[in-house]
Amino acid sequence: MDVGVGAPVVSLAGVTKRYANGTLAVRGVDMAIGQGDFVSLLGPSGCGKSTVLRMMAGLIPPSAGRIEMASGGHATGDVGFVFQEPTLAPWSNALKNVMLPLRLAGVPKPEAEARAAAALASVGLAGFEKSYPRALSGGMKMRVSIARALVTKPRLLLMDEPFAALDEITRHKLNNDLLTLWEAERFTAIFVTHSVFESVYLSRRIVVMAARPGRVVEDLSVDAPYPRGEVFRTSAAYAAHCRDISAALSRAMGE
Ligand SMILES: Nc1ncnc2c1ncn2[C@@H]1O[C@H](COP(=O)(O)OP(=O)(O)OP(=O)(O)O)[C@@H](O)[C@H]1O
Repeated sequence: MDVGVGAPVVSLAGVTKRYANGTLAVRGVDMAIGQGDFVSLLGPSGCGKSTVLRMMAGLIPPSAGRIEMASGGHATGDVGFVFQEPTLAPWSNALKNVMLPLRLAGVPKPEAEARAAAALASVGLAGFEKSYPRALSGGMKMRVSIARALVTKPRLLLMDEPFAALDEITRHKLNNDLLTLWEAERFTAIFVTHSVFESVYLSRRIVVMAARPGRVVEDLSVDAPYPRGEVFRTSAAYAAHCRDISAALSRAMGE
């Protein structure tokens, strides 16, 4: 499939973040993410991956530098966010959890229900609308969380280590399903991970970061076609990309 990348949806210029306690989380980050791309931010713990993502989401402001969104703001529906924890409301069923962003945006209930049901179906959870989070597995809860992030049809989907807590088989399945959704819905994906294997499997582009202070050290592309599947995961090309990205990560950790 054609995964050409368009004009930037988000760009950072000279972005620095110092937290109130004095920690310099990231310094001088320049990055532009093109429409339709799938980009991973990869780096050791503490290199500022989550900080960059939270600034892109508008959850925290930069201390210096500029962040520009193509839409000119963080309008509701333009950015979806998936955290490492599914962060579902335990007192609401799956459908109500997914409806929440629509209800907050003032979408009438019948329409919100229909759109939430469609979003649940798109992540393989048709039939689980009435299930409460406690009755769902970790992987299913993460699927609900992804449905909730996508129900508003955001242009940009930000994910902060969404699958880190899942077992490997579930993780592989969610990786595949995420790519299927990305190919179908054409949102721009920015994915934070510690995993070389996951970043290579998913991404067209991998931004490698180093710590103390957090900064971008390498920007690499994974030029393998989509759709990707088990054939790619077991290919020599995948292994070669993993070796290259591992080496880049080692350099980042050595710096
Ligand atoms: N709210 C905060 N207040 C103060 N310091 C913070 C805050 N959030 C993060 N930090 C610090 O900023 C630095 C970057 O943190 P961040 O969570 O962005 O890194 P990360 O690469 O996402 O790490 P991890 O992979 O462990 O999640 C770290 O030193 C962290 O301790």
